[in-house]
Amino acid sequence: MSEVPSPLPADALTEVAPAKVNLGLWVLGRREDGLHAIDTVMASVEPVDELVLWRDPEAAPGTLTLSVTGPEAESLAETGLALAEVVDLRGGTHGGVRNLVVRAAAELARSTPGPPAAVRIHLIKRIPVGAGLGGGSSDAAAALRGLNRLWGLGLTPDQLERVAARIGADVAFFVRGGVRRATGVGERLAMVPCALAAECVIAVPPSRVVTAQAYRLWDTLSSETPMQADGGGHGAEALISALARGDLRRAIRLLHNDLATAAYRLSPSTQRLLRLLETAGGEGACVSGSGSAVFALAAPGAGGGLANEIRRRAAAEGWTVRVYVSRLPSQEAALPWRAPGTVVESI
Ligand SMILES: C[C@@](CO)(OP(=O)(O)O)[C@H](O)COP(=O)(O)OP(=O)(O)OC[C@H]1O[C@@H](n2ccc(N)nc2=O)[C@H](O)[C@@H]1O
Ligand SMILES: Nc1ncnc2c1ncn2[C@@H]1O[C@H](COP(=O)(O)OP(=O)(O)O)[C@@H](O)[C@H]1O
Repeated sequence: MSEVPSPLPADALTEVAPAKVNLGLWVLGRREDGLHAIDTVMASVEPVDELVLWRDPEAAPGTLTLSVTGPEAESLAETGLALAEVVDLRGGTHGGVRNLVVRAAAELARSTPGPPAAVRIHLIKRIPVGAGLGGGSSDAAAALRGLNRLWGLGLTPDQLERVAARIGADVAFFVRGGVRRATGVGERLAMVPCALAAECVIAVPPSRVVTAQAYRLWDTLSSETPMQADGGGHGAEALISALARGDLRRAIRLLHNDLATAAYRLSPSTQRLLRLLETAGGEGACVSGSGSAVFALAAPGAGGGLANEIRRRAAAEGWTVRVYVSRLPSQEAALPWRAPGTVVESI
């Protein structure tokens, strides 16, 4: 099975796939098709996965050979995914549990006139799986960007976003990343100007959350308690305005997640970690997406100290927690993601 060859073939290219946090997430209701209408503001952050892609002249056209390594590869395998597989993109990719990279390649191959050149993709998995950090969706978007280049398709980012929306609700966001508001089921995107100078500290417990279960539990919980009158719009607007003004104090107060209660029920360690983050000094600490990760925003330069405090307190409780510190993307930051040089560590 393919690992990254050394030296890399001349046509090999790399795509960086950052994680995301949901700075605000409002669930507006369940649609007829079972998916949920949402209003969310997402931001690209570290940690990042990496995809290395190159042509495979020895394999038949239409073949994809995928391999996965990295600190979170085992966690991916625990969800039932193969860490090495050979796939014919023109058939048979829909059965079984599939890596979203394969789903993305198959979806893009449908827009090529004949079978596309055989390709190898090596995924270095660093984003915790099932943490609400969007790693799988980001890998899918990175595969779309990389294959668009490798196969010379010349699709624009807008066109790639349309392909992305067929793969998963969050995938379109990751085509460009940055700071964006997503509505619909997550596929309708608008750029959010962000003048906030802030660091994002993410803490991830050992447990994972399955997104579909979190939405299902939200259905149950929201039928038991009356829905908030605002339904998102005002909260999202206020958050976006704080981001545009670079008002960190206000942005921290406006962090919000309607899936938090569901995440706590499905992953009690998420609630425990949120408390630990708060007592370590993380103001406005919030769950990302459907969990299990929690995060807080800190003033520039303060993230490292907060991360160390979380590590210290977690270690004192004999608890394994992964902690990441990242700068929030500024207005100009768009993909390709430039890692702003941060601490990426776990204990
Ligand atoms: C909750 C969020 C917040 O950003 O992120 P994660 O926690 O997954 O990272 C997203 O809405 C997740 O988007 P994504 O992870 O792409 O979801 P998908 O793979 O398309 O869908 C997985 C399942 O979640 C449910 N789902 C997803 C999106 C949505 N708007 N409504 C839903 O009800 C459906 O049951 C669907 O079958
Ligand atoms: N490349 C991938 N990386 C992570 N998860 C993937 C990938 N491909 C498919 N998946 C599946 O997606 C689910 C979790 O997705 P992930 O993006 O890590 O979490 P979340 O939806 O919480 O952000 C897992 O069930 C996993 O099997």
